[in-house]
Formats: sequence, C-alpha cells, structure tokens
Amino acid sequence: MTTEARKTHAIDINALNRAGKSGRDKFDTCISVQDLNLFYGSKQALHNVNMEMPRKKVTAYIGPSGCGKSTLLRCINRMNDLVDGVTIQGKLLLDGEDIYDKNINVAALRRRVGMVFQKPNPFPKSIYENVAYGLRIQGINDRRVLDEIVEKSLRGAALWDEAKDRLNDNALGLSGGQQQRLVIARAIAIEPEVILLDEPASALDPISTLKIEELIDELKEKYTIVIVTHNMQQAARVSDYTAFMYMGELIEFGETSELFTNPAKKQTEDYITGRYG
Ligand SMILES: Nc1ncnc2c1ncn2[C@@H]1O[C@H](COP(=O)(O)OP(=O)(O)OP(=O)(O)O)[C@@H](O)[C@H]1O
Repeated sequence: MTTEARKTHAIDINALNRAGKSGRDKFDTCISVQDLNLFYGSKQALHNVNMEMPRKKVTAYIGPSGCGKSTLLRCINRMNDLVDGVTIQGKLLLDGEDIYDKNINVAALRRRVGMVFQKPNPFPKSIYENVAYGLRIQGINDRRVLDEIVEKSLRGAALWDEAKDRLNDNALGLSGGQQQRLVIARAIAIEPEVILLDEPASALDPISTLKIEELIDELKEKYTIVIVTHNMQQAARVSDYTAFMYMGELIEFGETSELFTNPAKKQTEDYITGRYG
C-alpha cells in the first residue's frame, strides 16, 4: 500500500469508527439476552450469551457453521421449545419482558416476533391467501380489511408490482426470490415488532439476493431485524450491528463498521480475514 493509500485507508476507518461511536449513544434496546445457556440433551450449544440488540436496526449473527447462530436466533421466538430435550437457562427480554417467563403466551410472542427461513416456505395456496393467512387465524375475514392489508404487505415486501395481477394464482408458481418476498409479506401482515431472518438469501440467485438486501434496508424503518448469515459481505452490507459467535459463545458484538474494520478480539479478526471458519 502506498503512503497516500494508507492515509486514505486510515481516514476511512477513523470516519467509520466516529460514525459508529455516535450511533451507539442512541442505542435503544429491543432484545436483551442475559446469561443464556442452551443444551440439546446433554450437549451445550450456547454458553452464557449476553447481548443487547437495538430497536429498528439490523443485527447480524456471523460465525462458522455450527457455532450456534440459528440456535440463538430461534431463542428469540421460542422456536427451540419445539425441539425435544432442549433446556434453556437465563433470560431473554423483549421490551423488558422475559419471554421465558412461565406466564408468557407463546402464540402471542410469535405474533410479535416473525420468522423467515432459509428455504422459502409459502403454503400451497394463492398469493393472496398466503399473505392473509395470519389475519384469518386472528379471525379477520372482512374482505375490504384483508384486501387493504394484503396490498400493504405485498408493497412492504417489494412484491406488489410483480404479484398484483396474479393474486389468485398459486404461490408455488412464483420464483424462489419472489417466494421469499412473499413469506416476508406474510410475516409483516400481522405487524410484528421483530423479524428474524435465518439465512434468507442463501438459496437465491444474486439478483434476488440484492432485492432481499434492499428490502431489509427498508424494513428496518419499522421493524427490529435479526439476521443469520454465512456471508460476511452480506452482514457488512445489511447490518448495523454484528455479533461474531464461535463454538456457542458470543465472542464479540459491536457496530458493524467497527467490528469489520477494527475488531477488538483476535478470533474475530482471524474469522473476518478468512483465517478460519
Ligand atoms: N435440533 C438439534 N438437536 C441437537 N443438536 C442441534 C440441534 N440444532 C442444532 N444443534 C447443534 O447445535 C450446534 C449449533 O447449531 P446451529 O444450527 O445453531 O449453528 P449455526 O451456527 O446456525 O450453524 P450453520 O451456520 O451451519 O447453520 C451444532 O453443534 C448443532 O449440531
């Protein structure tokens, strides 16, 4: 690197860090993980995780395969409850309320915390009925109300223009990228607070991936977003905060700009520079 290039590089990093530091002052916690341990049977998959995730920002989980990213994500809407033999210790607060408290209504929690999986999973129903599904479950059947929310949700998921003339067609006829945006429309139709995205673009082509990334950027205006991704460039592009995990432990959490340019831990640096993982 020339002296001039080194100077420019240094300035960029300093600017990023300054931007990062001022951002942290405004941190409004939505999700707080406190001393969280998770066991699948006798095998411990999460070790004493502590982390605060900000409201209406994107937090990305990165780390090598099997480090516990999806497990931690699934704790946020208690999806792990569905796995036999799971034991969870510690607390996970959503807006200050412990979602593992015995008085929590899990169905209501999952309405507040929507989830989108790696493989698009639309129901074998029409595009319209996929989006209306959660509303019908809540007993909303008024056609005008449904029409309005279906349109708003499809617009919110950047799918309206492609879907508006085929609302009654089977959703399985959509492309993979369109199906993934449909599933996001289905999630936002019930107005959650948080959207969990588990590798939402890993099964998609580059153009569909770009659309999902642009959509994530728009969604964070309204929702708190947590995304698991294998793709570090994607984490750097879409997230405001990044958590690096390794072997079930949270190694480092910080503003994405800072974590990628100036990691505090050697393990993080080794991972983001491709030395392992
Ligand atoms: N249902 C399950 N039963 C038993 N062990 C599980 C289960 N799900 C995950 N594990 C184990 O827990 C650990 C963490 O898995 P997890 O899927 O959370 O990792 P990950 O970081 O999301 O991995 P990947 O990037 O490969 O999806 C792994 O050792 C995995 O084998």
